[in-house]
Amino acid sequence: MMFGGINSTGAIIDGIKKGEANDILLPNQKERVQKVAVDIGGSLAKVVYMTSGPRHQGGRLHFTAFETDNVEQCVKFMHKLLDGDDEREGTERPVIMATGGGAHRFRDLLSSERRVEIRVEDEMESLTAGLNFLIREVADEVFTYAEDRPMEFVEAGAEDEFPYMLVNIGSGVSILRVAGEGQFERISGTSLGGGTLWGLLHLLTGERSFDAMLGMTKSGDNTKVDMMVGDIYGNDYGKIGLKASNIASSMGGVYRKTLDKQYDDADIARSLLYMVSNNIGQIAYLNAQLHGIRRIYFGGYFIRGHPLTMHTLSYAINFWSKGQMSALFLRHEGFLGATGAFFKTEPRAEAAEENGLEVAADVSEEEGAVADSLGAAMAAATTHRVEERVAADAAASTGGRRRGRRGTAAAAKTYSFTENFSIAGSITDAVGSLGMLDRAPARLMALPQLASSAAQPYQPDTVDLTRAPQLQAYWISAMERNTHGLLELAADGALELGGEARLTQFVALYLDHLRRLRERPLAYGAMSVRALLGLREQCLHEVGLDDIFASIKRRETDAALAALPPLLAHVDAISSPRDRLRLLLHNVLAGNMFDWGSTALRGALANGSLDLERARDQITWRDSFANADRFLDRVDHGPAYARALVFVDNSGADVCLGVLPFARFLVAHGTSVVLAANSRPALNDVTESELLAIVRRAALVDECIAQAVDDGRLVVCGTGSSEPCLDLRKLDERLVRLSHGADLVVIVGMGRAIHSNYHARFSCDSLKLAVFKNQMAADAAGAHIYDALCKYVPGSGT
Ligand SMILES: Nc1ncnc2c1ncn2[C@@H]1O[C@H](COP(=O)(O)OP(=O)(O)O)[C@@H](O)[C@H]1O
Ligand SMILES: CC(C)(COP(=O)(O)O)[C@@H](O)C(=O)NCCC(=O)O
Ligand SMILES: [Mn+2]
Repeated sequence: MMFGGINSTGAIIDGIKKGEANDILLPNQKERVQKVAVDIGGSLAKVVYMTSGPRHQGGRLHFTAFETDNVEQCVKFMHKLLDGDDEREGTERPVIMATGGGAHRFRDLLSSERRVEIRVEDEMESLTAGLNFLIREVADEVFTYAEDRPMEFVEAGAEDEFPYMLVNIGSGVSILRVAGEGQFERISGTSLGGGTLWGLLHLLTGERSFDAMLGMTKSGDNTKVDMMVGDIYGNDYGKIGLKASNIASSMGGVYRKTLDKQYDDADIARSLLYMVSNNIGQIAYLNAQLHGIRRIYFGGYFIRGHPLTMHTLSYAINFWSKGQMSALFLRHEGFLGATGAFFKTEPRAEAAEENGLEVAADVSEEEGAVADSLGAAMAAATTHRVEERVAADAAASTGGRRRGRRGTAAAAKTYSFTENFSIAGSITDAVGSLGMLDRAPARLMALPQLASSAAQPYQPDTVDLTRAPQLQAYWISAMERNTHGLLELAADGALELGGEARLTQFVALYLDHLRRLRERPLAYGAMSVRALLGLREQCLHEVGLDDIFASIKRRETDAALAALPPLLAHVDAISSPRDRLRLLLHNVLAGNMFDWGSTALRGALANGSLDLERARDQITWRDSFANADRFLDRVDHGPAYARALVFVDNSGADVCLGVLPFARFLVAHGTSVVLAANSRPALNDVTESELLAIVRRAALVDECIAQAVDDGRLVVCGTGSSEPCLDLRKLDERLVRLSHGADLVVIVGMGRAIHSNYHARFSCDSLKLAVFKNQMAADAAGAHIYDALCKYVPGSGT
């Protein structure tokens, strides 16, 4: 389908925006478009823009938001996006499609760049157009929420699509009845909306960040400030269907003298979230009743994929309709208006389409990269928070259902994201994104090369701590120690925290989990090193610490890339391919010593006393030597591998000086290589987006890498994971697609090849490369600390 000059056929949600997530891919959109859409509301300005893919292989829609208070920044950002193309001959003026109240209020500001044309679109029209577009064109956009099935996708049935109701929860709430394309009526609304929650919570708690408020709701107990039915009746009031646990009066419990006026911010936050959401849910239900409507969509930035909010709205609809209706949610719920404005069909574009003309130009991917470098003054900080577990459950509950309307090969991966743009690195005045279902792939799949049988099923974890009380105690203590090490790094100013409060919150949260696990080891299910490490990442994400190693990673990567050309020259000067490969393997292992997650090594890394050479000397080969030789024999004498799938580990020396030169060797010997990196940050592991940039930079200094990238023989893909370990049953489906035909699987790092996958077997050849950097992990494998793991196993063929 064409909308506003854009081909939306086959639109899918994708996790890779320059390696990052949650954009919508438009694979059939061949031309670039030079327009940006913005919906400036009372609280937030939401921006939608498109970049074109590499070699114009389709478009990519991006979604980002700014506080309306910072509208100047937002406008600057949009103008920058539209920079650069106006000099091209014959191109039209770039356009900002603007909607929302701010399109009028900030008209002069928007028009401050004369070369940019401003088109103001009606807000409600944009909202419904955006919703219609997302429902119809984007696969796996709409879902229902229940605690046990947090993301059940809903197929858009053509017949019963209309009429539906949209409850848009922004600063205030608008309720629209939508009868068809462009046919809608605002049937109701309420002034008790998102702005109410934001404002009241600010008054009551002093907090100003909405994300922090949502964060608080998680630990709060509303019964401390609400008056419950049980407080009044002492029990259920079953006769009229009220349970003791129902809220009788929001905030009504505050007056009780027993509380002694000791109120906790978190309790207040939770109570008010319930109050606002329940109220909206009830008004929504009543309107649906009144207008005989069964489909209720909830939109607006207020929702943010926040489980508690969705639970409350769902519960309210379910409760009042006695199970007859359910609330429908959207993965781009905050961007309905901006999306509608973006796809607004302009007469000019339509005419061009009809004439078979190309619609004029665009925002290129490079220009999209202004997001990373908005002049010298602007620093970009992307905050993504992930609730992996919710997403994993969501993936499990969707069970591979797929929407194939209009023949679209549909796949969904991520939830909405927001990028923070802030002056001089401060993030306090920018919008964060707490979307709890954030950026998690909806479809996670097993690696096809995993050899798993009923007798020997695949189990990612090497040691099941559940059955080993002593090991349990050791690893819990190790994690505590390790976390205190992080605090020392933080005290040295080495970590990216954006405020101390978050670090304190994180430490309290994680240590509290560890305490609970010490008391009740099975509280969260089976315990493993992988789970403990993963839990730490979740806690970091939960308080908004998305990438505390960002600056360390950048610094180490810059240093490593500077050392790459001489290293490659040195490798190339070795005449025997076998000796060359041996050195390359040794470098992969040495690179793996650059592990900021290791208590043993962190000190040396922090004081800069470790370099690749020294790391190489520190490693002991022992029986890995013989194993490496077997791999060298295979490469020497066997046919070239067709395709290698390499699970990479750390940024800096590990990936730049270890893995990349090794991958270069493989591609030079006729193997195509897929580098699989974490989709989102964990410790100092390189992420997909970082790795893409690294490969691009390496291609600038090395012809072999440049050629391989150009020919598609060296590609980067996200694993779907954001943990230091790896569960090979849960890989991003794009990676699984790319792994078809792989006859060599390489796994790098202690997290991925020792704590997990140490016993994993594959139908094709596999190579595990890591260093034992922890005494207990070494002991468990009968190894010594700093022993190399170089485990080559020919494929089992099963
Ligand atoms: N990071 C955030 N910053 C501010 N408000 C947020 C944030 N995330 C969610 N919200 C909620 O979203 C509301 C704004 O929703 P939105 O749909 O953008 O409305 P509007 O168009 O009126 O600005 C806020 O009032 C607040 O309740
Ligand atoms: C988190 C890690 C698995 C990362 O190692 P990598 O995968 O990068 O080789 C490792 O640093 C680790 O196990 N750390 C925890 C134990 C310790 O404190 O050393
Ligand atoms: Mn790592």
